[in-house]
Amino acid sequence: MRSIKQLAQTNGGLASIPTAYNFTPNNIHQPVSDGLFEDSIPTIDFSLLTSGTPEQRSKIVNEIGKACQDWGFFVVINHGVPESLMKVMIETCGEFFKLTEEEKQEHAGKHILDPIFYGTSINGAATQVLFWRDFIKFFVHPKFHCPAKPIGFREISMEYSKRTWEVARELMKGISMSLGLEEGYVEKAMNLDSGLQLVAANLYPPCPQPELAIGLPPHSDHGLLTLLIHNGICGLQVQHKEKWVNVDSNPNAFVVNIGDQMEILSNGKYKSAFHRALVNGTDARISIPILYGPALETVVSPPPELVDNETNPPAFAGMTYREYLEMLQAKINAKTLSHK
Ligand SMILES: O=C(O)CCC(=O)C(=O)O
Ligand SMILES: [Fe+2]
Repeated sequence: MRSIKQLAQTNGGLASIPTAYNFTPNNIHQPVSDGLFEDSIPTIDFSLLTSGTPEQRSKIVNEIGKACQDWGFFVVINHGVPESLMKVMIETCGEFFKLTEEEKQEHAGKHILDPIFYGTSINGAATQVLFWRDFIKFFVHPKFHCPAKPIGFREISMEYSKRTWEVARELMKGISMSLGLEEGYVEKAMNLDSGLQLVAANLYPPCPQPELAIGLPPHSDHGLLTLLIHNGICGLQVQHKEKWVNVDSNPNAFVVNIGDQMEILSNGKYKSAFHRALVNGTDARISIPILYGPALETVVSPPPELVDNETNPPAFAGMTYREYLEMLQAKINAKTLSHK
C-alpha cells in the first residue's frame, strides 16, 4: 500500500482524492463550536503543581480534577521540557517520513503490540474508508525501541521520552490526589515502573479535498494519559458537550488527554474523550502523541474508595491492559476482514 505522502505527491499533486478516502462519519452533523461563547479547553500551569505553595498546589489539583471530569482534555504550560527538544523531536519525525518507502516499509506493522509499527490508514491494512495519515509508532518503555533512521532518531526519542515521563508522572500524582487518593496511587497500582510508553508520530500531508477526507476518525486513546505536541498546524478537535471543539494550543504546550484505562480506574468519573484530526489543503501537519499506560499484566479496575455498590457501582469489568489491547486488535481485525 502506498503512503499518503506518496499519494499526495503523485504527479506533482492530486486534484481530487481517491473515493476510498471519502469519509462520511455518522456524527458529521454535529456542529463545530465557533469558540465564541464556549468555554475553552482548560489550561494547567504545571510549575504550580511541582513548585507552588501548598495552596497553589491544591488549587491546581482541583483544576486538574475538574478538567478530567468535564473535558478529558487540558493544555499544560510551564512544564519544563525544553522547547528546543520538542522542536527537534518534531523535525526528526518529519525526517523519518522523508525516508524512502522501502526504508519505512521495513517497519510495516500488523499488531497493536508490534514494538515498531509503520502504517498508513488506521492499521496499515485495507479498511474500507482510508484515512489521510501516515504514522510510525514505537514502544519506548519498558523496553526501548526506535527506528535506526534517520540519524539521531534513537537518541532524541530517548531523551524526549525521559523528559515527558517526568511530566506525566507529576500529572499522574495530581490526578491521583484529585480523585482523593494518595499521590503515588496511580503509579503504584498501575505498575508504571514497567508500564508501557508508546510514541506515535502522525503525518497528515496537504489534502486536495480536505472536506471529504479525515486524518484520524473519532476515537479515544487506550492508555492512562497521552501528551501530544504538534508542528503548529491546527487539526485536532475534541468532542465536548456534543460539539467538536478545536484544540488550538501553542506548540510549546502539551495537549494532555485522559485515556480509557484512566476512565476505568476512576470508575467513569474521568472521561476518555473522543477526539479526531482534520486535514487541510495547504499545510502538512505533524503531531506526536506519547501515550502512558499500565504494565501489560496489570488488572485495571477502580480502587474500593471510588466504588460504592449502592450509589456508584463498578462501571467496568476489570481486565488486564493486555486483554484490553487484544480486544481492540480483534475489533480492528474484524473490520478489516468484513471489508475485504
Ligand atoms: O493528530 C492529532 O492531533 C491527534 C492524534 C491522535 O489522536 C492519536 O494519534 O491518537
Ligand atoms: Fe488519539
